[in-house]
Amino acid sequence: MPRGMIHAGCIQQTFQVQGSFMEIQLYNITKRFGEVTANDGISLDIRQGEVIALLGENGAGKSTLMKMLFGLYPPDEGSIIINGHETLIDSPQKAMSLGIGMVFQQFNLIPALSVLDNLLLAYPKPPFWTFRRLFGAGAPQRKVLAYLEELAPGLDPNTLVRDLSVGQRQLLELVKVLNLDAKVLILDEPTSVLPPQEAERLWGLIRKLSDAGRSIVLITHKMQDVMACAHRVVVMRSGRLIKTLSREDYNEASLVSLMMGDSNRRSEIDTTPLPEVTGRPPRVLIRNLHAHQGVQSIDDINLNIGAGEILGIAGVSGNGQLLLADALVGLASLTRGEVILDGITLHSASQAPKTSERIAYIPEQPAVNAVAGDLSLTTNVALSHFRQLSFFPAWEPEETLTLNIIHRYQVRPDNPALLAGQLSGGNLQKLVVGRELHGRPDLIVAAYPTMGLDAGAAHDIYQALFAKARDGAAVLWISEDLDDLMAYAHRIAVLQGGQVSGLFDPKTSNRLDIGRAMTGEKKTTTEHIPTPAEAHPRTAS
Ligand SMILES: Nc1ncnc2c1ncn2[C@@H]1O[C@H](COP(=O)(O)OP(=O)(O)OP(=O)(O)O)[C@@H](O)[C@H]1O
Repeated sequence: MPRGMIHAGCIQQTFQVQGSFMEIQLYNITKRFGEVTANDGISLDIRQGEVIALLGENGAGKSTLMKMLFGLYPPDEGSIIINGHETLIDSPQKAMSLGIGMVFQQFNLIPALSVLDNLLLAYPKPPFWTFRRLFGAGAPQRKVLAYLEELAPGLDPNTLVRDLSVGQRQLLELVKVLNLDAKVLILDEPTSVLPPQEAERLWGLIRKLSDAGRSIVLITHKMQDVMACAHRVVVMRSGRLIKTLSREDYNEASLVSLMMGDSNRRSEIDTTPLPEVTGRPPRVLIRNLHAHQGVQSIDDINLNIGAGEILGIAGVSGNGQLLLADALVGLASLTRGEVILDGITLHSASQAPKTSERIAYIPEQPAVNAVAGDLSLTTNVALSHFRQLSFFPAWEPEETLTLNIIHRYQVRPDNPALLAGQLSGGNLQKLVVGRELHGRPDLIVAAYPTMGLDAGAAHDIYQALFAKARDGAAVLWISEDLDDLMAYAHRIAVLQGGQVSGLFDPKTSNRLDIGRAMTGEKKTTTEHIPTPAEAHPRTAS
C-alpha cells in the first residue's frame, strides 16, 4: 500500500479519548501586560465533549486566555482547576502531559523536511517511530498519518513542508496536536486560511472528536465555524467575558451585534458602488508571467488591471495565488514574462525587480512576512520607506504617521512605542494594512487582507481598499471568500494549477460557474494584453 493510503478503520480507534475524562474550570483569571489588562476576572468551564466557540473583537483577550491554559503565560490572579484540583500549568509541556493541546496561527514546522518526518518528530515517541520507519511502512506509521488522511486526503506524506500551501501547513499543525491524543484541543482561527472544502472537512472532524468525548475551544471570527460545530458560544470584549450562550440562544445576526458591541462603524461605511471601470486603459499589464518556487508554479498568466479596478483572485489555496502575488511585487523571480505599471516595466525575466513606493503589498501572515516583532510599531511603519530615511532619521514625523495609522484603523493598544510582537494578531494585521495603504500607491497587491479580523475591522479594511481604488489605484485582491469577491470585485480571475482557468464578471456570473473553474477540468483563459504602445501611447513612444 502506498504511503498515505490509510484504511478508514484505524481512524476510528484514534478518536476515542484515552484515560480519564477531563473537565476544566478557569476561575477568576486576570492577566495584565503593563497597563493593558488582557483578561479581567474571567471564569469559564470547559466540559467534556463540548465545542466552545470563543468570540470577540480583535484584542478582546481570547488568545491570552487560552495561552494561559496552555502554560505559555502564568495568570496574575485566579486559578485553573482540572477535575476538581487546582493545577499549576507552567509550561506547554505540562499542558500537553495533562492532555491539553493548542494549534496556533503561526506555524512551527521544519520546511526542509517531509510531512511524514515533521509528524514523526512531533510524535510523543519519535525514536521508536523513526526506527520503525527505517524498516518500511507499517501499522505505527499509519497511526501517525491517520488524521492527515482524514483532513487532507491525497496529500503525499513525502512532500516537503516548504512545498505545501498555507492551508495544508495549517492542517499539518493540527494533525501534530491530534496525534498527541489531547483531550482538550484549543484551535486558534483554524479555518482562516482554509478553502471552503477543507474548512468543511475540519468541521466534520471537530464534530467527530467531540462525539468521542474530546473538548474543543475554537477561537474564531467566522460565523460559519460557529454555526457548523459549536455547542456553546462565549463572547469576550475588552478583556472581559460578556456573554455565554447555548446553541438555542443565538443566531448569526445576534452574534455579530454582540461582538461589535455599541460600535457603529458598520453604518459609517461608504456603500456607494465603486465606479465602473470598463473601457478605462489598463494601468497594470501582467504579460506571459511564468515563475516557480518549490513545487508551486504559475504558467503563462496574462491579466490586466485598469485604473480603479479591483481584480479579485479566487481559487483553492495552493494553486499559485501567493506565488502570483510575490511575482507581481518582485519577491519571486520570473522565468518568463513581465509586469508593467503605467507603461514602465517593473520587472521581467531579464530585469531585476525595482523596489517602488508605488506598490503596496499586504502579504499573507503579516506577523511572519511583514513585520519585525521585536521592533516598535513606529520602526515597523518606517521600514516601509526606509530608503527615504536619512542616516539619523527624525523620528517625530514617523511617530505622527504611526499614530495616524493607529487611529485610522483603530489599532489597539494605541501606543506607537509598543513592540509589534505585543499586538494581537488582528491588530497587527490592521497596522500592516494601514502602513501599506498610506500615501498613494498605484498598484495594491492584497493577499487575504482581512484574515483574522473581526467584522468591524474587516469592513474598515475594505473601506480603505475601495477608497484607494476610487483614487485610481489598480488592486489585485486574493481572497478565499467568494461571497466578498462577488460583492466587491469588478472582475474575478480564477487560478487553477498555476494558470488562469476563468475570468468572470461577478454581475453576470454565478458561484457555480466560478466554483467549476476552481475545481473543474483545467482550462486556460487568456486575456488580450495590449502592447505598451497600445496601452500608453505617450509613455511608450
Ligand atoms: N505578549 C504580550 N505583550 C504585551 N501585550 C500583549 C501581549 N499579548 C497580548 N497582549 C495584549 O493583550 C490584549 C489581548 O490580546 P489577545 O492576543 O489575547 O487578543 P485576541 O482577542 O486574541 O485578538 P485577535 O483576535 O486580534 O487575535 C491586546 O491588547 C494585546 O495587545
